[in-house]
Amino acid sequence: MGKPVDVIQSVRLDDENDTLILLDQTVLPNEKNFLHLKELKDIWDAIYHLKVRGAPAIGIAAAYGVYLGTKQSNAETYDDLYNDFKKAKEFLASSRPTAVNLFWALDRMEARFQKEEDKSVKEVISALKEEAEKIRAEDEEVCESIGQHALSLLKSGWGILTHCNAGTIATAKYGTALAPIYLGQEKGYDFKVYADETRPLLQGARLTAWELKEAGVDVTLICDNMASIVMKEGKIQAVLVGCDRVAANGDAANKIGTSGVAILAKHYNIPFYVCAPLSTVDLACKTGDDIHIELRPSEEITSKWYEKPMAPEDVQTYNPAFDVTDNELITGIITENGIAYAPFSENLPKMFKK
Ligand SMILES: CSC[C@@H](O)[C@@H](O)C(=O)COP(=O)(O)O
Repeated sequence: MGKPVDVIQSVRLDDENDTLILLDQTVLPNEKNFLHLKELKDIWDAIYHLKVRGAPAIGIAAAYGVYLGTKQSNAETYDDLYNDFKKAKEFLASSRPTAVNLFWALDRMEARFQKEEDKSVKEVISALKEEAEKIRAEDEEVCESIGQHALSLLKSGWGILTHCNAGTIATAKYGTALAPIYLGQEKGYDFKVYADETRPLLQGARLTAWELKEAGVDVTLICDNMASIVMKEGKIQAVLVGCDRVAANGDAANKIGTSGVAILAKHYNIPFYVCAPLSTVDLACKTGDDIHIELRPSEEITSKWYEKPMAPEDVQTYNPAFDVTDNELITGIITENGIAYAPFSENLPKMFKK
């Protein structure tokens, strides 16, 4: 048996001061800095600038955000409070478009608001707090279940490739794609994880390599363009990635570069699994073509990581933050309720019914 993994909590509410505490993911791995936020605009900014990032963590932050924003209202009636709630919700919903967990969490907060119709302003606000706490707590359980289902597919000693960061800091605890690694480690499994650096924002290098190393997991950092060689050399037995939105047909949007990894995995006959809580599955999106892909500023490509420009001044850029992996490249979609296999349009809805 290995030792229980002591994972960091990257998003939580400080109950005493009613403040959202976020581990600032933009300064990792150089600084471990916790932000203490109360203001709606600061929470919006934290989501937009990826201080909090990863689909489930964004959802949790938005749930706390809409609670804290509504709490600042001066409304004295349910209806006036609802108007302020809706403004806060709409504002937070404008922060990032791709991860459906953001909208899922905000809709769930609204459903809770509506359920409290006969209650006082104070009671509604306390119900919102309770709901946000529930969303966070449930995510811990969901991630653990995903980890257990995923672990049943893996063998100790395997090499696992992952892209971006779908780890503890992208969720309430354990992560999604990294959950089986942590749970396996607790059972004494010996995985060799290969982390793609994940250009342009380096979530793989700065976050995945950091959190796995902190937890004592055997992790090797590679540049994105090295995924093919490690597969060809037989170092990878499975690919595990997280996800920002799964369409009804199983097409899955995740960090830019993921679909390229899936194409390589198919070529080398390596199973490619997408780990996705059901809060990431959006049956209202028929296919990946319906998923809104976030475009981000040029500086992330041209000047972010060096003092000197990394590209000619004013060069044209194209910086999509996500891509969609076609369902036929996906071996299975691992949810908290089990593993969905093709045909996904038939099998994904069944996951909600368990
Ligand atoms: C469990 S997190 C899954 C995804 O959200 C993750 O893989 C990802 O693509 C995150 O993108 P980011 O832009 O860093 O928020």
